[in-house]
Amino acid sequence: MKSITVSCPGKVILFGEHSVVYNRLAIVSSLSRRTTCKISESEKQTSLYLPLFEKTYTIPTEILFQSLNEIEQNEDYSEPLIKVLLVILQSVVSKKEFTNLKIEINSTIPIGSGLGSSASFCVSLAASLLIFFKKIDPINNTFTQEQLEKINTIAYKGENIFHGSSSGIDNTISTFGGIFTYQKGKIKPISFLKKNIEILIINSGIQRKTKEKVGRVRELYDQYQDIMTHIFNAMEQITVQFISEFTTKQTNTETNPLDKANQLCRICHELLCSIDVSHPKLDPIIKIGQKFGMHLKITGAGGGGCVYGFLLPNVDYSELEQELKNANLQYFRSKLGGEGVKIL
Ligand SMILES: Nc1ncnc2c1ncn2[C@@H]1O[C@H](COP(=O)(O)OP(=O)(O)O)[C@@H](O)[C@H]1O
Ligand SMILES: C[C@@](O)(CCOP(=O)(O)O)CC(=O)O
Repeated sequence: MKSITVSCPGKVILFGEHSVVYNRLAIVSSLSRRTTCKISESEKQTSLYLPLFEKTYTIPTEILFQSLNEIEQNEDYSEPLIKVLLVILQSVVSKKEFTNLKIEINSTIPIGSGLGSSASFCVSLAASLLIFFKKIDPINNTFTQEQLEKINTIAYKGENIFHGSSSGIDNTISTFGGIFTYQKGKIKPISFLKKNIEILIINSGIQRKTKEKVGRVRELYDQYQDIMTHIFNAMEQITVQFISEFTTKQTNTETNPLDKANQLCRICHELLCSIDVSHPKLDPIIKIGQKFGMHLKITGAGGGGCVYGFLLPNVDYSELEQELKNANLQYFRSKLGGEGVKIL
């Protein structure tokens, strides 16, 4: 039986979440945590199986090819996941060409936590459908640039349903992988950060919806446009400063750019707090980091979710990790960069 499996990464926004929605420069890296989508032919109806939620949706073909307006009236199928499936599927294949499918999407990325689970959902689904219906034909399991762009464009349509109005940064990093700056849909790969930089990611365990946080920032922007403009500009300046710390020739060999990056995390986190995307549960986590000299910052939409900090080489973080364990917090280390979407 015909079947295809594709995987793609989650991401960490190092600097520039939220301000990127307002076209400011951001910097983002892929993570080792990934989402996989397996598609095979089905004799019966089309099903979407989500092991993480232990849930299977069975969806008749006529529903799959309804418009978004029509599906919104239908309580049984109006949730975002189904709308995302509809939009992505309809961008790939016509009703005439369609055959029933068994779709399974699984992930090691914490859901609703700022690490791009929704974008990787969209990218893995878009890529596997495009291959399954022979809309793209990767040679030796390798995507061309054009094929990646096609996957990204379709995934973005789904991500916009999850996020309301998405900058496109999450689906782009999940498609292309690596580390890059991102502004208005344009990416610039960064090579100088690939030197084994490691970060610590801590999950507060507070799940939230990106759409709500992006909406909250929009409210603030509409009320206090001048102030928000300054804050977004400052966030962009942090991205610029971060890049400059790693690219400018160091005169003082004692100064590690990672020390500066650590300080920039502190400033950026405070700016994110000022636009109301923190959560009371993050404060004690930030304090644990500070106790060991690590400034943690929100990554992604905030409102809970994950914070991250830079791990300095030759520093023992076992006490910090022990405190996180004592506080029952999930955490993991990750190197920056890594492969984008790939066929398994
Ligand atoms: N593997 C998955 N299985 C089921 N749903 C998923 C999966 N990955 C993402 N989602 C959907 O994405 C939503 C979270 O998206 P979002 O609020 O953008 O947070 P994140 O920062 O994780 O991308 C979840 O509520 C869920 O509907
Ligand atoms: C807040 C934002 O900048 C990033 C959202 O990331 P996440 O969905 O929390 O992983 C929104 C966007 O860029 O579309």
